[in-house]
Amino acid sequence: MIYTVTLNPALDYVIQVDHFRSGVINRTKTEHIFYGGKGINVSCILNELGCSSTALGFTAGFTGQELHRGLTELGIRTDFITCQEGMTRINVKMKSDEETEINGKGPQVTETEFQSLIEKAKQLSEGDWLILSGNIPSSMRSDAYHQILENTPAGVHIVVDAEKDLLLRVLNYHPFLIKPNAEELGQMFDKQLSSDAEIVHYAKELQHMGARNVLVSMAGDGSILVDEKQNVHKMGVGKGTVVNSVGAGDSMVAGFIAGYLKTHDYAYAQKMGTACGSATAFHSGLATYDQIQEVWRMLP
Ligand SMILES: Nc1ncnc2c1ncn2[C@@H]1O[C@H](COP(=O)(O)OP(=O)(O)O)[C@@H](O)[C@H]1O
Ligand SMILES: O=P(O)(O)OC[C@H]1O[C@](O)(COP(=O)(O)O)[C@@H](O)[C@@H]1O
Repeated sequence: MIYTVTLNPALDYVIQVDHFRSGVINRTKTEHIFYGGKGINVSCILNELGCSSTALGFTAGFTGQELHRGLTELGIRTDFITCQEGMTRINVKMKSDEETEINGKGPQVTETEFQSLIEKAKQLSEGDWLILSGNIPSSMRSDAYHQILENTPAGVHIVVDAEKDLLLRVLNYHPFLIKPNAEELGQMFDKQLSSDAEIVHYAKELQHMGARNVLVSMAGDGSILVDEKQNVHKMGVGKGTVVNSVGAGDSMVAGFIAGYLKTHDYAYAQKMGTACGSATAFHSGLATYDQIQEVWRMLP
């Protein structure tokens, strides 16, 4: 069974405004609501690819109820912990002459509520997959991922898609996959990475620190995978017009896992990750199965 963890899920309110100006009333040209938060995005793409998963995390208030309702309607199993204080956030993503995002704070998670999540982690079994994605909200203890993994039984495949210290702190749990983007990889070593050779070098550093497979995404430039046998795979992207790249990284993680589960082949997994990442970038919202297939067919 695959479990995704989203500590701070969201409703993503994606709007288009012609020539946004601050300090005056602006009107939207289009508006859509998507179910968001990185682990939720992973669950949604896995669902498109026919892999079932359970979305774990914290929700609250009427927005939390809507998230649960919408995901259930999509056929995604959820096992959220409902917080008593606050509400699931609404993240505003505004497309205008520039793209602007305002991400909410999210509910207050108490220690008791956090312990309920730990209890769920303890129930996982050998062979399960646990995907930890995204940042830890400021209202929560900064070692939340560490705590979850400390309580996860041995033999669970761990995937972590998080920034800097959050990721570095959990490498000793030997995650099966980590997926920093090139900028995040550079930040971990206080370097600006400008060549493939540098990316491979620092990806291998992360392997020395405990990671098994390191997939470094580079937006429109594709990705570099250093697999656990230290083979390096470089892959470009599908051709298309970028509409909205929110969730491209999460889509790539989902595609990689689905591809790996199907074939146990790393190059195939990277290609499936690429198809999902690019397909999401080429459409508004996350990609559908058909959109992923379309990109898949054009990849080498
Ligand atoms: N502009 C783009 N054109 C085509 N594919 C893209 C584009 N942006 C992202 N992708 C695909 O999605 C993957 C993940 O995107 P990236 O932006 O690097 O992730 P993140 O959202 O984690 O920063 C890329 O490796 C690529 O395969
Ligand atoms: O937890 P954060 O850092 O506030 O980010 C949450 C946002 O990230 C997303 O999961 C998208 O992430 P990516 O564009 O990095 O794939 C949105 O759905 C959500 O609004």
